[in-house]
Amino acid sequence: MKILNVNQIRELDQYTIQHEPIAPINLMERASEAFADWFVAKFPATRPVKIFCGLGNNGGDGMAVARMLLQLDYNVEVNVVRYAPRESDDCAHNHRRLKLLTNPNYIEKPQDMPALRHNEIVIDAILGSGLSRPTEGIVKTVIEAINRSPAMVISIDIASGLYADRPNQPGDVIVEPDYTLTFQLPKLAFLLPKNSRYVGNWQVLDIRLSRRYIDQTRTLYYYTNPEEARLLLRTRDRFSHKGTFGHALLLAGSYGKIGAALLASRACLRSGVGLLTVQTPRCGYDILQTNVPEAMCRPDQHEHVLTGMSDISGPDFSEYSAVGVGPGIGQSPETVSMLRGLLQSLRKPAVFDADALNILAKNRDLLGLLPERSILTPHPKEFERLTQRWENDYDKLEILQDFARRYDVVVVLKGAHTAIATPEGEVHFNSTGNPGLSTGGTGDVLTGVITALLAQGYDPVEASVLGVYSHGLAGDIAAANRGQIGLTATDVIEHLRWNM
Ligand SMILES: NC(=O)C1=CN([C@@H]2O[C@H](COP(=O)(O)OP(=O)(O)OC[C@H]3O[C@@H](n4cnc5c(N)ncnc54)[C@H](OP(=O)(O)O)[C@@H]3O)[C@@H](O)[C@H]2O)[C@H](O)CC1
Ligand SMILES: [K+]
Repeated sequence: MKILNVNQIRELDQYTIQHEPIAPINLMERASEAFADWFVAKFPATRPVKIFCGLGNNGGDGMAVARMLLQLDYNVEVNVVRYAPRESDDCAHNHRRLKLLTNPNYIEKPQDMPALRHNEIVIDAILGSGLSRPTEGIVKTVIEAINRSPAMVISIDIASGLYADRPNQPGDVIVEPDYTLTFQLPKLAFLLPKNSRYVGNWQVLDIRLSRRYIDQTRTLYYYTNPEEARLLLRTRDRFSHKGTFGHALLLAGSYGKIGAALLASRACLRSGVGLLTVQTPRCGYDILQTNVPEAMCRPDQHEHVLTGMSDISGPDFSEYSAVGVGPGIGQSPETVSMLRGLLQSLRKPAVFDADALNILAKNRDLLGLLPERSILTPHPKEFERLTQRWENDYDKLEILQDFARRYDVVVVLKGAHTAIATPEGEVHFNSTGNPGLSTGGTGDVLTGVITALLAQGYDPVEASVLGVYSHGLAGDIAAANRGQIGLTATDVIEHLRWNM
């Protein structure tokens, strides 16, 4: 799903109005109906509703929603925040229609603000995507009162005061909703970690804006929805054999961290790889052979850390269909040399995770040796070590895109909406996963999953997008079974599903 910026959303609106064609007021009616339908399906008419409307089209949506709910016998009180002398035309139109049904309360000074109680539902339609400056004066006072209140808050399109595609400043006053119901496409702001309290649970409402405009419009930002993930997944030919699905090599583990090698190996095998070889330090050999019988194991010559050398001869690093390196490997000098040797001999994209990334951060000359279109899977701290500190999430995004372009790699920046940056500078945000995944070992699992997909011949961007999606989905299914709190990395492996 594409993510468009505010200017593009405005153009999309206009394009739809001209080409469908539809009158602007009817488009507002359609958007408001979509919101009201969602609302009515979720909340009974017994819950009192207080709607706060501004004077732009977001306010117009709020007034139309108020009319629709009143006609369904909801107990609705409308509050119009009069922060300016004029309303937009469509807002004024809905304002007139509303006044035939009810007398709104007008808020011009702080004393006009009604009390809010905990069983009430606040609908925030003060400001939408037209926000052009920080909230102040009466708008700010109303937002502060809403945020202090115990009522449930639902924002129409976007929380009032939140910019859709650029950073807010630290002191900005912004609605903190429980839900955001947005129109047609997600907004970039929803996907950035620091905004989570200004977004709440968010959902997209389809209001049938022009498909043609969306298809034609260029963007660097995407949100992976279930249909798109499903389309990436390849079906298997009846005549395929294990050779068809590649032979992966995982370089993982060190003394005390053999578990990381086990998790990555099991995840790799559960993600469709044809054959798997794992190289671990000698101390991991028995553990791996006993616990993951499906994998072949190459014991490293070293007892405790990886050196890359083994008494068991096998294919060269470069002969595997994909290599994944990093889970639990530590940063001993021998392992640093191994990584250098690996980078000098690799000719295909590989997956780099965990301490492999920390080694790259400390030995920056190695970054230039990364095979093109390799995949790096840092969490934010690892990414910061590879790059620099950032001022805000937008700054971080730019650093991410620059890094992926500069080194010609795919970067999987892990987090609530994991962001996958491509060498072309595109960013794909993931839609699956939950806080239960913030537990030791889930990163090792992700490395196993992506390495398996790469070994099967998926292109690195596809392997990353599909791998991250499936990993998050497994976390969601596991959390549905046993709750987020008890989730372990092993649960994630056990719940990987490839019949999406
Ligand atoms: N395609 C869609 O998604 C549809 C969206 N709809 C709804 O329309 C809004 C966007 O409407 P718009 O009128 O462009 O914007 P706002 O409602 O946010 O209001 C803009 C006015 O508010 C002024 N403004 C901006 N910032 C502030 C501020 N901090 N304090 C006070 N006033 C502010 C702004 O003034 P300018 O000086 O910048 O011009 C405008 O006067 C969208 O969010 C949806 O809810 C349609 O209903 C259907 C299609
Ligand atoms: K709003």
